Amino acid sequence: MLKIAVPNKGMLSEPAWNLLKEAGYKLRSNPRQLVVDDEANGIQLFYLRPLDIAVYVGSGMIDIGITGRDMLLNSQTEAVEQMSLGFGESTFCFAAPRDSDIVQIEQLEGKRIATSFDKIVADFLAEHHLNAKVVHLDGAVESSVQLGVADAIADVVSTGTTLRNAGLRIFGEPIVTSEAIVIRAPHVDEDDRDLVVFQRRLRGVMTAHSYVLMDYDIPLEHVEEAVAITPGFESPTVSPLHDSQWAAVRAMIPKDKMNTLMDQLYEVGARAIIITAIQASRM
Ligand SMILES: Nc1ncnc2c1ncn2[C@@H]1O[C@H](COP(=O)(O)OP(=O)(O)OP(=O)(O)O)[C@@H](O)[C@H]1O
Ligand SMILES: O=P(O)(O)OC[C@H]1O[C@H](OP(=O)(O)OP(=O)(O)O)[C@H](O)[C@@H]1O
Ligand SMILES: [Mg+2]
Repeated sequence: MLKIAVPNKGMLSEPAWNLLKEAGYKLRSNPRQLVVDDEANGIQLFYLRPLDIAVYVGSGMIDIGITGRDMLLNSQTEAVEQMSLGFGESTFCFAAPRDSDIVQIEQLEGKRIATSFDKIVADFLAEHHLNAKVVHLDGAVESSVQLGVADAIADVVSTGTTLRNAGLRIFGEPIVTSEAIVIRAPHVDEDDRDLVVFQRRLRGVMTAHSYVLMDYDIPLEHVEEAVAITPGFESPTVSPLHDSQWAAVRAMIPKDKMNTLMDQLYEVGARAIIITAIQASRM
């Protein structure tokens, strides 16, 4: 049975659970359950702390995990990034008080930096030949400067609201650009059949969310122009209509482009353009 780790709490947990559920996997039935045996799908689902997932996967005790790229990079393990999941997007940045004189990374020399991600910060400092003291905190890192234990912080930023509320501002470039990812253990080959099936299922859900099915009728003489606008994945379906001067076309298109594409198709003569949501897919 393939062992898969999923966050039991935190920002990535709910989107990860929803993704697995839509991909047909069995979730836990109560919040105190730690492991789910999903025999029908040949997997065991382990609910673990987000920070620990890369540790289990890196050690090889768990085959696959869902975590954040920042957490993988911080974990000092052998786990390998396999696939991006397109949610949990964040950056990992340095920040200092708005009125502080720290405005560039060179000024971190000799300073105290509070963070929950010690390894990422230590690696960054070493790479930039800076000596600074890393102060480890488990969370709410934004409060550390005000409370006098650090001069600057390095933390996860999404909307920036938490930073602003703490009177901090970002300086320097983001150290890491993160999102939710699938990681695999070192012993799991990237072509491993179980991993490939798992990924295909997740991709199927992601595609069903980001693509829609488009149908339209088009005069025969404009089929080529229209098909160039909606090339689909492999190739669009073109079917004859009862009126032999017209054809019907069906193609998958990116959801965020559907209105632009409908306008373009209308311009080249398409009519009865309709969009249908995709319930599930395997690409
Ligand atoms: N506000 C956010 N928006 C998007 N992603 C975030 C946000 N906060 C954290 N993340 C990402 O979620 C992942 C897990 O972090 P999270 O803060 O949820 O875990 P945690 O700190 O262990 O849990 P908790 O904060 O509940 O103790 C990380 O990869 C991080 O980049
Ligand atoms: O830029 P924002 O949208 O404000 O989000 C960023 C905040 O979200 C996370 O905090 P979390 O709620 O996980 O608390 P924690 O610091 O205790 O981990 C992160 O550590 C930041 O503090
Ligand atoms: Mg957190």
